Amino acid sequence: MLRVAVPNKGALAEPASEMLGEAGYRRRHDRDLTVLDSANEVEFFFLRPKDIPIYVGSGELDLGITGRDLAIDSGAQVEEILALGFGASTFRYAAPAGQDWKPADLAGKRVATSFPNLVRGDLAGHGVEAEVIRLDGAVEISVQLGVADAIADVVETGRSLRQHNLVAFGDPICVSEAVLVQRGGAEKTKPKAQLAARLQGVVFAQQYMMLDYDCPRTLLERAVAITPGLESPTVAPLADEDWVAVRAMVPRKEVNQIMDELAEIGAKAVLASDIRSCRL
Ligand SMILES: Nc1ncnc2c1ncn2[C@@H]1O[C@H](COP(=O)(O)OP(=O)(O)OP(=O)(O)O)[C@@H](O)[C@H]1O
Ligand SMILES: O=P(O)(O)OC[C@H]1O[C@H](OP(=O)(O)OP(=O)(O)O)[C@H](O)[C@@H]1O
Ligand SMILES: [Mg+2]
Repeated sequence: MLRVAVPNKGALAEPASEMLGEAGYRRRHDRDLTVLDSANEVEFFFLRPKDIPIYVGSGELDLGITGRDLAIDSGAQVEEILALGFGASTFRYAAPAGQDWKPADLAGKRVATSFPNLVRGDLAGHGVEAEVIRLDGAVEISVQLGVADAIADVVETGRSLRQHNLVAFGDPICVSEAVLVQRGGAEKTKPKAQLAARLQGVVFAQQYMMLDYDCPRTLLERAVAITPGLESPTVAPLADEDWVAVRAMVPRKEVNQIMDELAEIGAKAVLASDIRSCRL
């Protein structure tokens, strides 16, 4: 039985459970701490994302979903086997607006954060000695309350920084997203590889859309250049011999631009649809 840790709270909990459900695993009932999926021979443990690298790094659990930033900060012996494409954030220094801050300016200052190890490591990399103040959350308020001179925190939209008149500075300390981890150096057994492949299928599916459209035969070459698909698009005859139906996967981020280009060259009935899962 494969033992897998899943976030039970916070920004990663819902998308992680949703992705496992899409990948065909049994969904969590209410706030249960464990779910036994005997059909797939997997037991899920719903834990704090911060604790997950510790369980996986110690070998108690085989796999875990957590944030890359949390995995690094934990110092646990884990390695990423798959990036999951949700929970994206950057981890950045920030300080009161009105001054042009650089990481070197943090020397001798107090830096508040919930990720002390990540910050200590980065400060050391910059050769900067600063006092790291460990807080559990709401770190952005610490400067106005006088316990810190600067912070290092998760930035998603940047709204929390703006609300507290803080500006980010320096390169991101970490560019994070949700990741699937295993114990560092552990063997990637068949059950682990299978769960990773199923999740990979959902990650791909979320990054692509399926486009279907009708195209005059004379324009097929131009249309195929716009939607080359993965291998090559499916082209099927239509009842009207002058036309063909084309089907190709396209990157979700580019779908509207691609639809514009197809319409421009004379494609008709351009339909975009979601893909739930796939194996490429
Ligand atoms: N807007 C966000 N706020 C916080 N964490 C985020 C956000 N977007 C992505 N994340 C990622 O989620 C993980 C943090 O989750 P965690 O559950 O520890 O904190 P949280 O979502 O702030 O919940 P809590 O309310 O317990 O503080 C990190 O990997 C972080 O990079
Ligand atoms: O860039 P933004 O979109 O504003 O998102 C980032 C903020 O959101 C999170 O806070 P959360 O609401 O989880 O509260 P917390 O600080 O108590 O964890 C995170 O810790 C930042 O404060
Ligand atoms: Mg938080």
